[in-house]
Amino acid sequence: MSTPIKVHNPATGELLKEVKVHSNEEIKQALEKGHLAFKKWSKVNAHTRSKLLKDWSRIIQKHKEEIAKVMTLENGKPLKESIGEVDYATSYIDWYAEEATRIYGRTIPASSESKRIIVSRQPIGLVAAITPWNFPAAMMTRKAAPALAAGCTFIIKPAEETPLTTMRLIKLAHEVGIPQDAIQYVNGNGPEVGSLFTDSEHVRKITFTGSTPVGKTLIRNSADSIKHVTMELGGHAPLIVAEDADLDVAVTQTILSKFRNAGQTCVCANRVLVNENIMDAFTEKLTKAVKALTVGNGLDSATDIGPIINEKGYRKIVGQVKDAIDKGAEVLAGNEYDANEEQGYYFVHPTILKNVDERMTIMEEETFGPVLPIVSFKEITEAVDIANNTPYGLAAYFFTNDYKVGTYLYEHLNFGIIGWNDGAPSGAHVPFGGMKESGIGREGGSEGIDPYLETKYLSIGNYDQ
Ligand SMILES: NC(=O)c1ccc[n+]([C@@H]2O[C@H](COP(=O)([O-])OP(=O)(O)OC[C@H]3O[C@@H](n4cnc5c(N)ncnc54)[C@H](O)[C@@H]3O)[C@@H](O)[C@H]2O)c1
Ligand SMILES: O=C[C@H](O)CS(=O)(=O)O
Repeated sequence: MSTPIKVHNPATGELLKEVKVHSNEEIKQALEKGHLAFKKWSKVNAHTRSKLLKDWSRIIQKHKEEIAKVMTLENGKPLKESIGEVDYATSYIDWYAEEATRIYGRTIPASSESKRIIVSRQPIGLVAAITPWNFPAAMMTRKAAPALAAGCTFIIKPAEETPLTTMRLIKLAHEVGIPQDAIQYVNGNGPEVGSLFTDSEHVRKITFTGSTPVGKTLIRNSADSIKHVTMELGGHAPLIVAEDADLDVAVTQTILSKFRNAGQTCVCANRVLVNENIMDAFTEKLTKAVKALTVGNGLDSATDIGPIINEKGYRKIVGQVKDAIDKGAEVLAGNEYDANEEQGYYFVHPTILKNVDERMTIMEEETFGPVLPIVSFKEITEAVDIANNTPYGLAAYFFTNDYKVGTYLYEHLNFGIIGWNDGAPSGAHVPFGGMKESGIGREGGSEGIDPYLETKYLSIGNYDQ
């Protein structure tokens, strides 16, 4: 009997629940069940799948407060953010409930009178998902909804830190009539379950959201059986403040981008690049606003910044800040910590570092915490070079009211998601995803169902015989 997963409250360190770990045999059985269920689920008509997804969204909304509280307890994010995430999660279900009935094919004019050509799309099969702890509801529905809408069956391993939210959502899916074998969860150790997923002959697609190194492992291990892969990986978002920027907008949106989920999101601004002529005005406004943020337990309605998910994440953040200061960075706010290793909670106060340069680790390693390094630049072309100087390509932001500057930046920044005077560009209606080592594929929007479909065509010969 494997050791249960101990789910803790990152704000207090208290043990919330012990969760059963599935054995390898149980996981293999679940994979076979999902594979066998595909034959039936894929033949359920699209309008019925659509209705079931709408019912799933409605029952999640009915239990929104309960789910949000569970999310805050196991993830630590402020309750107001958890409530927002439940809405975000159901928006993906709502979107793909509609897309289920819009999986169109087409006909193609044949090369001769005696032929007819028909193109159609069909679900690829059993989809295996692995998700991170930072958005335990939305990262799951962003995969499950298009998969089910397309007619695929679905199995997921949530993060060991936050399994409770995902488990609850799947139980609600079963409550509305989505078959038990059409959507399943298993709990266990990432590498072990990952190998079972990639080694399984029943799995036709791996969809992963998490760190780039793990994504590379999954891609590599999927090669032997040529599994489809969607990878939503790490990021290191630049945020550029041009000389003509509206500084109030830039400050508000920088805070929105940086400090959501205590800076533990893949699209958080990780580097702020500011034109040297407005550096003082911008940093003065930003510092004042950041110092007004409240750090605390996510269940407290006053809290803006919750805890860091675990000691590993905390040590990484503290190390980056120390490295930057040792190499000459100036602290404008923060560099304060409330941590208790014995109790098991780790808070980092929102931190702003000025005079940062490319020698510092924070300029190349994803921070995943509430720390904002500020770099100055002279010309916008220099800002683009600094921004693009990363193996990542997920999100980037810029603030300008000059359409020539904005157009130049949009066209020259190599990132999949770009916010122009917008620090929160995500949504179910847009194709979310990254370039380079930030991933493969897109989730959300009309593009987001394509990774769950195979295209085939029929050529009818001798039609006029
Ligand atoms: N692009 C996106 O949409 C997105 C969203 C959220 C998080 N992320 C990225 O995820 C990272 C932080 O999340 P994290 O710490 O949970 O990431 P992580 O990669 O450590 O873990 C993510 C998931 O992968 C599992 N896992 C760990 N090692 C594995 C392995 N060898 N094989 C298979 N599965 C394995 C974990 O159990 C967890 O469920 C950051 O890099 C962040 O940028 C990206
Ligand atoms: O952390 C990753 C999430 O995908 C960020 S967002 O909530 O989708 O913007």
